[in-house]
Amino acid sequence: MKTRIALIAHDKKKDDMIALASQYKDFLATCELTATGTTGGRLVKEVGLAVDRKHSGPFGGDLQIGSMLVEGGIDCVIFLRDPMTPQPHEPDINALVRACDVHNTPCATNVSSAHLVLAQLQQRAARG
Ligand SMILES: O=C(CO)COP(=O)(O)O
Repeated sequence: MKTRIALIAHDKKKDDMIALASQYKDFLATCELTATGTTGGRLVKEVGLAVDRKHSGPFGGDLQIGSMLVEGGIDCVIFLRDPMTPQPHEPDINALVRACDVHNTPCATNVSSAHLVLAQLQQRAARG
């Protein structure tokens, strides 16, 4: 079964997400990817990945991904949050991260932890 990964980035972290996804592009292309609207749009356009795009974060995208996760449809979340900018949908963000904790789903919220998680998943996929 393909690894199901959610990719989400706040505006000031979107360039980091594009760089990260470009670095792991070959591996990510073998995965089933879901993203919030704007992040997904950039991943499609700038990295060339196939992504199932949900609503934009402030319009419920984090909640849609949280719901998928609760239903068992997401294996790992890469969520590059911006800790320096208040977000109008903070409760949705907290709900998604909480759902990851409740369901013991890996959730990388910064670039270094995203590297660790993606490198590990990539290695695991290579071993078969
Ligand atoms: O706000 C977000 C996550 O909380 C991200 O949403 P977008 O990818 O639509 O910008």
